[in-house]
Amino acid sequence: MNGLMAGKRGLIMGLANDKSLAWGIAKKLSEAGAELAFSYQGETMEKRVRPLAEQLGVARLFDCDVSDMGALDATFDKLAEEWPTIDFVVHAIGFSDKNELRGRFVDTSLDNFLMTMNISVYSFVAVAQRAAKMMTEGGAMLTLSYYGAEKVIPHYNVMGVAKAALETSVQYLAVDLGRDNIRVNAISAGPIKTLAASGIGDFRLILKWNELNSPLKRNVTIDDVGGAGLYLLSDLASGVTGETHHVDAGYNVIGMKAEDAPDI
Ligand SMILES: NC(=O)c1ccc[n+]([C@@H]2O[C@H](COP(=O)([O-])OP(=O)(O)OC[C@H]3O[C@@H](n4cnc5c(N)ncnc54)[C@H](O)[C@@H]3O)[C@@H](O)[C@H]2O)c1
Ligand SMILES: Cc1c(CN(C)C(=O)CCc2cnc3c(c2)CCC(=O)N3)oc2ccccc12
Repeated sequence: MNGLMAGKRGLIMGLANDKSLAWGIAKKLSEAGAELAFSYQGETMEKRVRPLAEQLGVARLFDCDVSDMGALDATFDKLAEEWPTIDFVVHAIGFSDKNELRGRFVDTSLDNFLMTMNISVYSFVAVAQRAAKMMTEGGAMLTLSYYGAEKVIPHYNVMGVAKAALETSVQYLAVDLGRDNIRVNAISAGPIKTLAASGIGDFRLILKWNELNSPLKRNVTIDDVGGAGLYLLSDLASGVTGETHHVDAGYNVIGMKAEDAPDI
């Protein structure tokens, strides 16, 4: 317990199971002394989340579908009854119709475009509205993005457009909330085998490609993401806001691998 988060408390949204990026972040925050609350999506998730919450001594659990503004209001109202103020919020939520995360982006439907943007992007803005009202001075928000926001990743499709919107939303929220000294950042994580990833065909190939083509020659883990999340949510990052921080073994910096370059 390095005490970096001693005396701090906050909400982590988007925990599904012990493979979740949210779980990697929750473990590191808890080890650093933070007090946590979890929100999850629906009864099915509750069964998986409760044992994890018990493992970290987390007593506050909220069922919150972030596409339901009433549920968001209820969650933050109930949280405020127990904790008048919070120091951080983690948003680890993204969703699209998996049938449109294959094939071509040009074939994206209006319904799925709107649903994907609502759940994967607007929900972070809606959370920011509610969290900012109960955040201590110096509070911090964190969301999760992916390289598909910056460059085309085959079949990431409308999720890539959503993550681009999410990363720009982080910049606009950082400006609005900076006046209250609330910091807003994103982690752009490399591919990790989670529940959300398990619905994706060829995910093994994506993992292998990243392993072979990243400077560290490995995939990242939820613990890599957790460590960077702890930093961004702690006072160590007191001067960092509006930032999308890559935790991807350096994959995003590669233009061409040296071993692929012709002998020039
Ligand atoms: N796994 C990866 O390769 C990877 C890489 C970079 C970024 N991300 C992002 O990390 C975040 C967490 O995803 P993960 O990979 O840990 O998978 P995950 O399936 O463990 O987490 C996704 C969570 O989103 C929640 N969710 C979906 N729709 C919701 C709704 N309407 N209301 C409330 N919650 C809802 C799910 O319940 C789940 O808990 C997502 O934003 C994802 O886009 C994932
Ligand atoms: C990497 C990578 C991911 C992981 N990642 C970064 C993600 O952000 C997960 C995105 C995602 C969003 N919605 C759903 C699913 C995954 C599958 C299950 C489902 O029903 N809906 O997803 C991909 C989809 C296509 C190509 C690469 C990837």
